[in-house]
Amino acid sequence: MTFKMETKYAHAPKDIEHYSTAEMREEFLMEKIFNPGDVLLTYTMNDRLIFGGVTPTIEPLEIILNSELGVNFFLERRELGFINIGGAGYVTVDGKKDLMNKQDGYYVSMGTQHVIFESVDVNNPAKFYVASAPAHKVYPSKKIAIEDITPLTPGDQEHMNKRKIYQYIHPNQVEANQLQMGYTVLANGSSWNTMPAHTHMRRMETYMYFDFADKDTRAMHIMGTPDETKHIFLESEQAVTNPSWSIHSGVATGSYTFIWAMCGENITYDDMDHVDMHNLK
Ligand SMILES: O=C(O)C(=O)C[C@H](O)C(=O)CO
Ligand SMILES: [Zn+2]
Repeated sequence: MTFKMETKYAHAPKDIEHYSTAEMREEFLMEKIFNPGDVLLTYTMNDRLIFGGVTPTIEPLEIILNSELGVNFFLERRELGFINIGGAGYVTVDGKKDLMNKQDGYYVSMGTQHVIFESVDVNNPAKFYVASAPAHKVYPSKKIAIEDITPLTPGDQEHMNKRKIYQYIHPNQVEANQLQMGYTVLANGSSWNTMPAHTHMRRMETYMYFDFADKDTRAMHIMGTPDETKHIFLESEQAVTNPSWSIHSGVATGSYTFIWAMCGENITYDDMDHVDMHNLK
């Protein structure tokens, strides 16, 4: 079992103006999220979000970050969200065990002492994509199944951006301090997400792309300020961090799904500054 947490630093828009492709990837891309038996996390200095993958096989897995966070237990001063994108699994939250099928999500309150992740079948392990933000108030833990969510349905086929946005950790489902998390599924034949693009200076955001149409599908994630954009090509099950000043939009060579997680100043999903298409450079 490997337990790894990588630190990524925060940047100003000027910093990335002359970054090479390799530097963009080094600074913003999380290349490996799910590896059987491992916990692979990133701690970004952007709003101190911790995100990554927990892939249990024979052994149950738990996130233990006491010394790294200077606390007695991981969620002493944090809240946690996760969504399973793999085979069926179980999660036990301070003794309460729930079955977690693919697309089942969970909000775990600050103060929870133990969150244990397991797979039902070690040959088809659960893949828990996790995101955790600093918190100050206890809100009740809750399992959130995709069937319980009425998705937003933006886009249309003409603009190749028809998709369903499932808001899991959102005031419609659960109260949280600053974490928001959801699952966006592109319709077959649609390839664009989040265009017109937006920023939200009040929140950072990560995108983790997965469930690509086939093994050759690649997603191109676009970030940067609207007038100074950069791109990163991603394989399935890779994630990219977007500072609050950065747009976050993407297109792929086939259909795909992505999980977005964000935290910062507020939990108002619609609090976005949309970019005039004429100002994109
Ligand atoms: O498909 C989309 O568009 C999204 O899912 C957008 C994200 O949810 C987002 O950027 C929220 O701020
Ligand atoms: Zn956004």
